Amino acid sequence: MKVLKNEKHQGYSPVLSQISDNQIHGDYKESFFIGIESSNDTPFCRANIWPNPDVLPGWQATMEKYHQEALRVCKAIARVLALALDVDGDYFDKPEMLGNPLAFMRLLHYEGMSDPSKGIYGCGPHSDFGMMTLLATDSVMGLQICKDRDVKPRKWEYIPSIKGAYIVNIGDLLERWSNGIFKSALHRVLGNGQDRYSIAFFLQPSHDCIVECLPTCQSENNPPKYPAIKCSTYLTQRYQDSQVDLSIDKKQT
Ligand SMILES: O=C(O)CCC(=O)C(=O)O
Ligand SMILES: [Fe+2]
Repeated sequence: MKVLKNEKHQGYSPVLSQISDNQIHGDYKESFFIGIESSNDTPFCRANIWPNPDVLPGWQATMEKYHQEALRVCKAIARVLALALDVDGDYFDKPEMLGNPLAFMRLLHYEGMSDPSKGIYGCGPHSDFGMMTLLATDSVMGLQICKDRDVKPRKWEYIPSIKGAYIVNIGDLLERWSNGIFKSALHRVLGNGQDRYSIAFFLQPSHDCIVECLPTCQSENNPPKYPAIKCSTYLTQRYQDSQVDLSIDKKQT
């Protein structure tokens, strides 16, 4: 499986290779990451790594179709969010916003038993970095959210999966855009010993998009809470913080 991973974390990532905010151990999950297909090696874009079609015939085409359809769903949701924030429905539809979105998907498999008191998680507490995440899960319970991260001790609630429905997470960049009107939910995954599978589709704006408080979300009494930031600058930092140093693993490959 090691051949299926590159330096940009595309392809396969083994158990314990990713770490969430303020966590000591890596996550008890393995994943397969599919990014934006690109022949030039630009930040966040690179040729994807695909399993040999002789081993998994048709898999690449199925994943590419899923990526395309999930992006379509996210863009439709972005229209609803724009209207809710009192800007034009196509506000986020501009080339500099979602024209060339950094849309990534991660196929996830969790295993083992979590123990939050020891910092052992399927996926440690975190918020998603981007604009929104479409989450498809199987029926094995595991995902929890914390509605108010500032209340201690934190209260965690399970989110049941609904057959045929997506879970939509608000991400940190949308919280910044909306000046905190939409809150990016802190969430985590607990393993209960059963195998659990999910697909996360992360929608981030275009590489050079400047994410700054929308005009309708600020006033004299409610100034912007976050400074404007370029999408790529923000994501670079967040991705670096979330990868365990795999230098030992790298030396072996
Ligand atoms: O698998 C899940 O239910 C959640 C996954 C998740 O939060 C993530 O990958 O960011
Ligand atoms: Fe997440």
